[in-house]
Parts: sequence; C-alpha cells; structure tokens
Amino acid sequence: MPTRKIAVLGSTGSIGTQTLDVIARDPESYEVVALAAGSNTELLLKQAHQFRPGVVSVGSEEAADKLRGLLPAGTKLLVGEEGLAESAAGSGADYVVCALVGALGLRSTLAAIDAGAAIGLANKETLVTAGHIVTKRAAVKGVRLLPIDSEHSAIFQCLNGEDDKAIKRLLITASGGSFRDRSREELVGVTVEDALKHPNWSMGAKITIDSATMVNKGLEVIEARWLFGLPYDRIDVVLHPESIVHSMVEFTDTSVIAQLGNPDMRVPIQYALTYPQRRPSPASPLDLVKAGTLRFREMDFARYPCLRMAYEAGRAGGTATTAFNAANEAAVARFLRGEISFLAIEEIIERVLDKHGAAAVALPDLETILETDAWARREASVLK
Ligand SMILES: NC(=O)C1=CN([C@@H]2O[C@H](COP(=O)(O)OP(=O)(O)OC[C@H]3O[C@@H](n4cnc5c(N)ncnc54)[C@H](OP(=O)(O)O)[C@@H]3O)[C@@H](O)[C@H]2O)C=CC1
Ligand SMILES: CC(=O)[C@@H](O)[C@H](O)COP(=O)(O)O
Ligand SMILES: [Mn+2]
Repeated sequence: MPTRKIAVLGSTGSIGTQTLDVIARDPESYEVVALAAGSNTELLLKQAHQFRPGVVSVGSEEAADKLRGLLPAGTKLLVGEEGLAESAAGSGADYVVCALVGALGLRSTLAAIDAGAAIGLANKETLVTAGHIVTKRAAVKGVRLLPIDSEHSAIFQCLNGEDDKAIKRLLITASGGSFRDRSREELVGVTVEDALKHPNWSMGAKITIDSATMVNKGLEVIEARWLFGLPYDRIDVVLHPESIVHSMVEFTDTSVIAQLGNPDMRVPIQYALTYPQRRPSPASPLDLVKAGTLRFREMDFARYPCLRMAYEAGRAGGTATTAFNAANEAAVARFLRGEISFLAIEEIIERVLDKHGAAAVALPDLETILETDAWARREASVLK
C-alpha cells in the first residue's frame, strides 16, 4: 500500500485517538497531513508534535490562542468550519477519517469528497442528515465511503465479493445499551453518570447516550440504508448483549455471514484504512470458547421507541431523518448538561418529528437540509 496522506477530523476523540494509535503502529504506511479537533488543545498539541501535520484546526479562536507559538514550526493553524474544510480538502490528504461527532461533520465530509479523497466514515450523523447528497456526490466523484462504524464495517466485510442480488437482509446487532436490564418504569430518574456506563464499549459521550436510548441503532439503520442501498424492510436489528457479533448478512440461499471480534474499534478503523488489505491488529484475539454463549433476542420496539422513530423517519424520507438527528443531538446535549431527564430525549424527538410532519420534498437540496437541521435544533432546545 502506498503511503497514505491522512487527515483525521476529530483527532482528540475516541475514534480519533484510536485512529492515531493504529497509524502510530505502522508509520511507514501513513503520513498525517492534518489534525482537527474542538477544544482539547492539550491533547491536540501532543498529537501535533508527534505526527507533525502541515495543518492543525481547532473549534474556536479561544482554542487557537492556546496553541499559538507552541505548534511545530511551519504548522498552519486554522479555526472553525473553514479550518475543517481546509483540513479535509486543502491539506493534501488522500484519505480523510471523518471522526467528528454530530452533523457538524457534514460539510467537511462533502469537502473531502469534492477533493477526491477516500473517506473513512465514523461520523454516522453525516449520512443520517444528508445521505442522498453525500452518497450521490461520492458516486459522481468515484470516492469510496469506507465504513468505520463497527456494524457497517462488519456488513462491508460480509458483503465482500458477494453478488448484491444474493442479499436477502442485513442484521444489525445491538447491545441494548447502559440500561438494557431496566424496564421503562426504571428509566425514570436515571443519571447521566449511569447512562455513560456502556456495558461493552468505551466511546464518546454522545454515542454512549445514543446507545442507551437506542437512537444509535436508529442512526445505524439509516446509515446502512445509504451505505449499502437496501430498503428499510431489509434492514433488521437484533439484540445481542455480548457485542461480539458486530453484524450479519443473510443471503438468498439462507446462509448468514457474520463478522465477530472483541469490542475494539481499532479493528474496523484499521480495516477501513488498509482495505482491501488486512493487517495484524493489537486488539485481543477472540476466544469463542471463553466467550461461551452468544445470545440473540428480538428487538423490543416498545422498550426502545427511538428505534421505531428512526425507521419511521427513514421511511418518510426527505428531511425527516435530518430532523430526527438534529433533535436528538440537541436533546442529548441538554441531558448531558443536566437540563432534562433521560426520558425527555425521546419525548423531544417525538414532538419535533410530529411538528416536522410528512417530508415535503423527497430528495431535499443541501440548503433545505441545513435549514431543517437548524430548525429542529431550535425546537429541541426549548421543548420542556
Ligand atoms: N467512539 C466509538 O467507539 C464510535 C464512534 N462512532 C461515531 O464516530 C463519531 C465520533 O465519535 P467519538 O469519537 O465517540 O466522539 P468524541 O466525542 O469522542 O470525539 C469527537 C471529536 O470531535 C471533535 N469536535 C467536537 N466539536 C468540534 C468542533 N466544533 N470543531 C472541531 N472538532 C470538534 C472533538 O474535539 P475535542 O474533544 O477536542 O473538543 C473530538 O475530537 C461519531 O459520529 C460517532 O457516532 C461510531 C462508532 C463507534
Ligand atoms: C462500537 C460501535 O460501533 C458503536 O456504535 C457500538 O456498536 C454501540 O453499540 P450499541 O448501540 O449496540 O450499544
Ligand atoms: Mn456502531
């Protein structure tokens, strides 16, 4: 594999740091040309000195002030949305790891695609917000969207070399999240601290809350629809408490192909970086005998209404998934700030979707999508 010129957007986050861990283990294969982060300037400074990117971008002037004069000589320091776009499309990157959190990642993902860079996509909200625009733009540019999200990496691996016509359905696995052993009645009054205790994965705060509400799986169903081009009635979710089967594909001959492994994001990250090659990984090998039992249960949509809403928004099309994602982002931010209860997240999403109504336009343009995103955030930010 020729040396890849890598931009890592969201380099100080859970995915970003694990991406840099993978890169640091194989320095001959990668040159880091851009790092972008929000406010963790202490970690970003360490990363800049370790990887010497030509471009470093931060979320605000305040954060930039903390870096000025401390970066390696010659490093270009950028700020905000422009900095993200420049990191993605003006840094000489031929591969962009999209590991920002939220729909914030949309514009830089589009900029990277327009620049012809390969995309390692972790930032699922981008596809949920504007899947038809992102996928069409990538197809026109001949850019491959390589999935980093563990379930979509698993599906991508299961589909490798298969005939699309032989696919019967996708089976996305779900751990059930932090409160999987609680009834709905027992969700009243749960704390942020408890919601952040994912049973199997160590992840950023937002996705961990999304896993607890099952919004994450809803986002992943919509993400799968856009990545693999299948209708929603052929994308199913199954509860799998062990998070060892990362997802499966059922084929027309009744075969079910699965990808398994210990829950370690460095495996899907590395696969997205080195595809179609597979490289040794520092992840601990899976011992199925030690794992013993792998359980699968039917998804309970009454227990997890956010998943139902995601399917409804996906089927409605248009800007409904944009509104779903934006309302969730705003509601989760309020929950994490201690402003609303855990159950208020799903209530707010439901009310925003009710207000959004039927999608007016089947395939909205980017301006309409961005307007809907802003509208849904405003609505979700004031609902009690
Ligand atoms: N973590 C995981 O295991 C998985 C994550 N994903 C997806 O990957 C994406 C990233 O998730 P995760 O790594 O957990 O998220 P984190 O919250 O851990 O990291 C988010 C990154 O985005 C940066 N960021 C936030 N706001 C801004 C901003 N305004 N400008 C520039 N950078 C910003 C953060 O910078 P800073 O911290 O410096 O503010 C950080 O580097 C999400 O879409 C998530 O759903 C998918 C599968 C698994
Ligand atoms: C690691 C990863 O891909 C996350 O999306 C994780 O899968 C969350 O899992 P659950 O949403 O199944 O709890
Ligand atoms: Mn996932």
